[in-house]
Amino acid sequence: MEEFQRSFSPPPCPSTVTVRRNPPRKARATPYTTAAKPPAASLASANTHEVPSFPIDEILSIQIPQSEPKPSISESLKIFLRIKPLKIFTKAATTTKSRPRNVWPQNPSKKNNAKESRNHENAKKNKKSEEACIALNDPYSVTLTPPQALQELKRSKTEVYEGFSHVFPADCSQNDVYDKMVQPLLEDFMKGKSGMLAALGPSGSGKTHTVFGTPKDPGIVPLTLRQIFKKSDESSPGSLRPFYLSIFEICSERGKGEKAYDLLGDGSSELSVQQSTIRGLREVPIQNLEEAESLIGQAMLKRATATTNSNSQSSRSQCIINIRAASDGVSNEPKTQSSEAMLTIVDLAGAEREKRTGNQVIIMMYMLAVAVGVPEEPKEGIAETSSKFFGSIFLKNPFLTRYLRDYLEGKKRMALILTVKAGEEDYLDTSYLLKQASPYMKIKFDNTEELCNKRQLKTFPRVEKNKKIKLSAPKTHQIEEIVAGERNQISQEVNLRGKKADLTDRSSPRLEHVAPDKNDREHIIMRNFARVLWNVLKQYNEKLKVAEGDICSLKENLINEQLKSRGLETELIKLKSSCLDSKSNLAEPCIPEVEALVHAKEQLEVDTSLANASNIDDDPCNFIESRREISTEECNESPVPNKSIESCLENEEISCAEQKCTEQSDPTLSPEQGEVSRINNRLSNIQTKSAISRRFPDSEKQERNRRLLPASSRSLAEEMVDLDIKDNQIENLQAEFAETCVQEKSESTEGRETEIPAREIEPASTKKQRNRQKPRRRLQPASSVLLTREINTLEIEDDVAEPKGTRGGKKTTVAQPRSQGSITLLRLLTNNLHL
Ligand SMILES: Nc1ncnc2c1ncn2[C@@H]1O[C@H](COP(=O)(O)OP(=O)(O)OP(=O)(O)O)[C@@H](O)[C@H]1O
Repeated sequence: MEEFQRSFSPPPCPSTVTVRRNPPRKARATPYTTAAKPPAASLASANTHEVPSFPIDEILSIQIPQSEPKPSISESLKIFLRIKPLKIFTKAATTTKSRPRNVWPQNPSKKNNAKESRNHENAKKNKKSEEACIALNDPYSVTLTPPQALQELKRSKTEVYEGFSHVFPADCSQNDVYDKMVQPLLEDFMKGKSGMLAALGPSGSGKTHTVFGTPKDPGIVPLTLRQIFKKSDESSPGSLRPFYLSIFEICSERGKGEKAYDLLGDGSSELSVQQSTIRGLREVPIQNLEEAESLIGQAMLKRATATTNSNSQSSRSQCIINIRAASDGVSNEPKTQSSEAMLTIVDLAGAEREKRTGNQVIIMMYMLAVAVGVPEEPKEGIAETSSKFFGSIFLKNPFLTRYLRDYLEGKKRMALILTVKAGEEDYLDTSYLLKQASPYMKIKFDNTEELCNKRQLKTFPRVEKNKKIKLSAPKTHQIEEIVAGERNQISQEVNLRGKKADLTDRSSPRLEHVAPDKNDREHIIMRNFARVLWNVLKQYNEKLKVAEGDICSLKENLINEQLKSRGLETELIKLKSSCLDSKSNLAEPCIPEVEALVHAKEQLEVDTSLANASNIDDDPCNFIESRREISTEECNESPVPNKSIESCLENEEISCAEQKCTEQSDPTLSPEQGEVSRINNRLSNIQTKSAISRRFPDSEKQERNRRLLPASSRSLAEEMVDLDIKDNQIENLQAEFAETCVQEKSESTEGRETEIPAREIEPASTKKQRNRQKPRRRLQPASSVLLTREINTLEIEDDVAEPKGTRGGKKTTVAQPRSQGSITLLRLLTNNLHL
């Protein structure tokens, strides 16, 4: 090894060296340098002893100055929450309450009433104050519940805030706060790392109590001082490491801007800030705890306070306490950054209203934004940097901002403690404070009022950006990780909210449910209306079916009637043809007779319908009576005088009608006899016809037939034509049976004649009554109806011609000879028809 070193040892330096001062050129190699650069192999072999050794030890021994490791965000910023207890019992309060002011004797009843009312009011107050708006979920989250009145007004809804470094409940002690919040900072401070503590919150929420406390319940500052001197004694007993204390306040005077005053100075000495250094600030060295506590006491006495609605001793300024740990000066260690450290504790001024509390929070947010949002080594000044974020906020608080520059830039550790009151009446202040701080916490809103978010976004335009940064996650160490994690969380939250929104959209018939009731009501109404409409339509449908059935039956009736009419028409045609072929003496009246038959057919239809309507009785006599009225009308309409009609009357006609009446009224009559009587009727008709033809000349006969013959008489002509067609055999039989019939009837004529007057005596009303009492009637055959009509016509003519006195008497003035039976029948029939 030694040989190796010797061989690589450098050659001895020459005695003289030429140095050129001109700009460098490409100089030729000097003989030395040329000679001094031997080939590696020869060099290694020849001059191994001249090569110097590699200075590895020197290299390893060199200490490279390393940059100070920068604290992670989770270490540099922590946010705590402390809830002030609802009830605070103080001796003073109890003594003042117990002491009566009025010593005058009082009316016992009034006294009792006053006592009751006082108790009632106290109970009310206690009840009101007992209701808390904020509740602890776990050491890292709280739930904020609005008062009932606001819930009813739907102004606010329950909110959950989580992501705090720690939440101190109302029953926590000052030591708890110190242990969790101050202790880590103090340890760093004792190691030479600076840090800051700040308390902020609405007026009377316990900022000053948390920071300073009371002699019996000391706060952060006294506890920190105790710990500092305790640790100093433990680590190096008897060592005199100097600590300095400086306290000053920044007052925001209206119209005058910020002014700083030294609270440990001799008087009202105003301070000025240059960068982060305050000129004129007195630093008082503290040797022990007592000195420090007395100085703090002095400063507190000088601090500007005022009585507010929330606090009788409300702090009206930002109070800043600096504890500086200087190097001891005894040790020979070089003065490094670790030896010099500053611990700053800030008690911000209380704000009476939420807006002013908001200003506090704005400052805090500014701090946080700068701490996490700006580059670690900002090239711009604090003013420019801060103006990017909050512009006017910096202008409003330039003193504080400049002083807290290092903390704001994230170079030093910082912890914030939010103090809130738990009462319902403090809900708005508490809600506002937490909302302002929410961008720096992982906050889940159960049901957040949209209005609040809008206001928040409007006030702080950078909130959205800062929201993406998770500051209090315990396991995150790098900003990138935090940002990435926050992005993920935000995306998840967005997804969840989207799902929630979908759900609410689906259930919106709740919206869909301001409506829901209205929609249901409308639906029910429409459904009932549809049911009613359906029932009405069904009823109409049934009625329509019934009407259709009626129409069908009517159509059938119509078809039947048409068939009948066609049959009658064919019969008429036959009659016409037969009339043309008949004898000449009978041919004359055929044409008018055919006309009469057509008319009779029409009349028959009318009669049929009338008979159906009035339910005519079976009794043919009654039928004749009923028909008589109609015939009377027809006769009255006739222009022919009654006398001429009377002359037309023939006993045979009437007797024929009477015979028919007798025939039908006699139930004992055999069918053969009935047939014979029908034939007789026809025969008598023929006789009547021939009598008429005899009575009038031919010229007149036609005229009369045209003018005077009623429809029924025309049908009689039809009957006559029928009879012409009959053969002789039937005529003989008819004659025989007619004779016997007439004989039999003539025997009973006497009795009938005696009965007729009795019937005539009856008054018309009685007759009508009797007629009405007759229950049933039956439609007569067409021939009988025609016959009856004819008889009626004739009879009426007879009535007009004859005097009334002879109505019941026998008709002796007969132009032609007729049989006895015919005469009797005619008389009977005439009498009956006159009823
Ligand atoms: N956690 C607590 N426990 C007991 N008492 C408390 C607590 N917090 C506050 N108090 C009491 O409430 C009163 C008001 O507290 P403090 O002065 O600290 O409020 P503040 O926030 O500083 O108000 P300001 O901003 O107006 O100065 C004091 O009497 C204090 O003793």
